Amino acid sequence: MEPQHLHSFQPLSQSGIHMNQQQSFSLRDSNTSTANVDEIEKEAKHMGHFDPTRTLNAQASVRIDVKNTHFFYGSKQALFDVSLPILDRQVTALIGPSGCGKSTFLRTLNRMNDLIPGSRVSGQAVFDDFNIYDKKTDVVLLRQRIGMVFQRANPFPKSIFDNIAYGLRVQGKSRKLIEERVEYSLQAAALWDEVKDRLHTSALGLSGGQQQRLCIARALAVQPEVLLMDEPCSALDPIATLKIEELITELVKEYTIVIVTHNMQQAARVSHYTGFFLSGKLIEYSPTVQLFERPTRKETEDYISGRFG
Ligand SMILES: Nc1ncnc2c1ncn2[C@@H]1O[C@H](COP(=O)(O)OP(=O)(O)OP(=O)(O)O)[C@@H](O)[C@H]1O
Repeated sequence: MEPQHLHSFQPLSQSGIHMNQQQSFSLRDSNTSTANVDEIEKEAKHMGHFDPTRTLNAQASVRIDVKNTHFFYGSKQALFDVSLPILDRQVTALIGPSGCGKSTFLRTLNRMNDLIPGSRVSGQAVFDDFNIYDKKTDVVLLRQRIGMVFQRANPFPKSIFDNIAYGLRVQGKSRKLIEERVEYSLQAAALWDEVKDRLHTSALGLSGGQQQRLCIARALAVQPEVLLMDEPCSALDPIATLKIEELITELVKEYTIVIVTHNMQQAARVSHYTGFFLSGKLIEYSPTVQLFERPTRKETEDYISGRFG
């Protein structure tokens, strides 16, 4: 299906689905105690409710133009003719039921699937003037420019400082630049104030949410242009999740973000554009608010209304 680039849509606040209701619903619907829910809602209020419709840019340029991507794990085809634009300094969410190919698609964008023996991709993902899938693409450089944050925080068993400095040392950067970049990255990942007095202690002593922000800082340290996030909040509690979501809304001012999420409320809270995948196919792609309020495909409607998945 040709992705639809839809430029006119109703503001979320004038629509049937209300972000704030969704946020409360998702929290109260979780296994969280009432006391915790109150605390979380206080925190959410303090942060302000996210509203990506305010920062949606209908004229954003295409940062990665994905065209006709097919992907195979050996003889098993996992992606079928996927085409969609990843827009510059916007958050693109990828949603869909388990096994529909979201993570596979995300990993094609920085060639993480190369590590899987027997995997094969065809099509194009045009980034600047080259095709990401091209055998000639320098994947080390590509992964610096298109960084990745995984489902579970995976800090190295090293100090907080060394975690961030790692990639920079590999690049042979000077000590002074490394120190500056460590502080910048931790600031950008909203972690600096919490760790500045213990930079040389083990990263493994941080909480789960802090570890995930550390991994985001580590990805930012090598100055990527695009950040891929594969269910970055799935192992986090609701407060840590809100912090990451708030961070995403800040980071997107400077970075292009693609996030895989199981959580439709999260997609609605943080993303500007959403792609809905089913059985390896991109069924629908449009501004998030439109996809949730006025899906054009029955499969999308069935999924977002909870009829399957
Ligand atoms: N390394 C692999 N080898 C073979 N098949 C795989 C591999 N990784 C994923 N698959 C298969 O590819 C399909 C897409 O998987 P993928 O992980 O991309 O889906 P997903 O939508 O991200 O799922 P989930 O939400 O459960 O993480 C599934 O059928 C899955 O079993």
